[in-house]
Amino acid sequence: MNFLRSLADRDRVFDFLVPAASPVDVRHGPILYLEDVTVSFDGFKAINDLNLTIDDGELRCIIGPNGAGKTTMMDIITGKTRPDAGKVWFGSRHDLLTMNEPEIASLGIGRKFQKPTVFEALTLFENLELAMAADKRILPTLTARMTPAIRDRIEEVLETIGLAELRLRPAGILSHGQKQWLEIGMLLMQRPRLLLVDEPVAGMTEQEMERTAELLTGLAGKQSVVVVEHDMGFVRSIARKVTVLHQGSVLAEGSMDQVSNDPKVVEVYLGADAEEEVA
Ligand SMILES: Nc1ncnc2c1ncn2[C@@H]1O[C@H](COP(=O)(O)OP(=O)(O)OP(=O)(O)O)[C@@H](O)[C@H]1O
Repeated sequence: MNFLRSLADRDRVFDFLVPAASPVDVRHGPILYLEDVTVSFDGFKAINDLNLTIDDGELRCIIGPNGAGKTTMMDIITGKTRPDAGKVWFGSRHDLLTMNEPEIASLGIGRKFQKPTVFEALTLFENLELAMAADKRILPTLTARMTPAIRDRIEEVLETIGLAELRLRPAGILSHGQKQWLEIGMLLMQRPRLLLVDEPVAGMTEQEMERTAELLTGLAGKQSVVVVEHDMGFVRSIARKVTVLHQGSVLAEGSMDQVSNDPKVVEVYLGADAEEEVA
């Protein structure tokens, strides 16, 4: 009886009605929504009334000086840090502040940290296979053996990250940039809806940076991508919309030209001598 009554309750979201692979609801709004988010560490507001909206399929660059709150913002989205106040929603269905880190990851939010963490002794193929096995949404429905669907997905991701020819080589032989791409590939195995990418081009050669720009811009549209990056040349090469964080809040938002010509941004972040760099 209770079950029937609860079925009639139209506000309730039933787990069995949520598609496992793509549960986020973006029909009426953004994929990520942060409202008035604040978090303090020992009285210091690392995030201060932060408002941020990311649309489905958008590629957003987040820039800001050291200590602006970029990493803390990512930590809040992924559930690593709990804010003191505010709202954080993934689509219109999931209140991320009620969920823990694994639950948030299983919704399709993938995070790429700055330092690559691939399994060096395993081949690229095996790395991607392991990443698939780590997907808690898929695991219960999988048998232990490799299925053609998994093999196809691995091949598809190898093509996307441009490393198909090295599929049977151990990841340890890859350059730094190639390891970063492999790790992005490992996230892609889980078909994320939102990718959070922290300083993807730190330590890369010019050529690797160009390839990374192609990779990230190619991923946008299929998934939403949020890139935190200090390298302004790289940001300019991929940017559509840029958000400038400063002291835990949004200082400016717009195209790269708009934000880099904003006097507030020039003053607090880019500095007089950096105008040339971003021009
Ligand atoms: N766990 C913590 N305890 C205390 N203070 C913290 C903690 N995490 C972050 N902070 C402080 O919060 C502020 C924001 O830090 P955060 O790492 O988010 O900035 P950021 O924009 O990512 O900087 P960077 O560009 O240097 O990585 C900094 O002043 C930092 O010292």
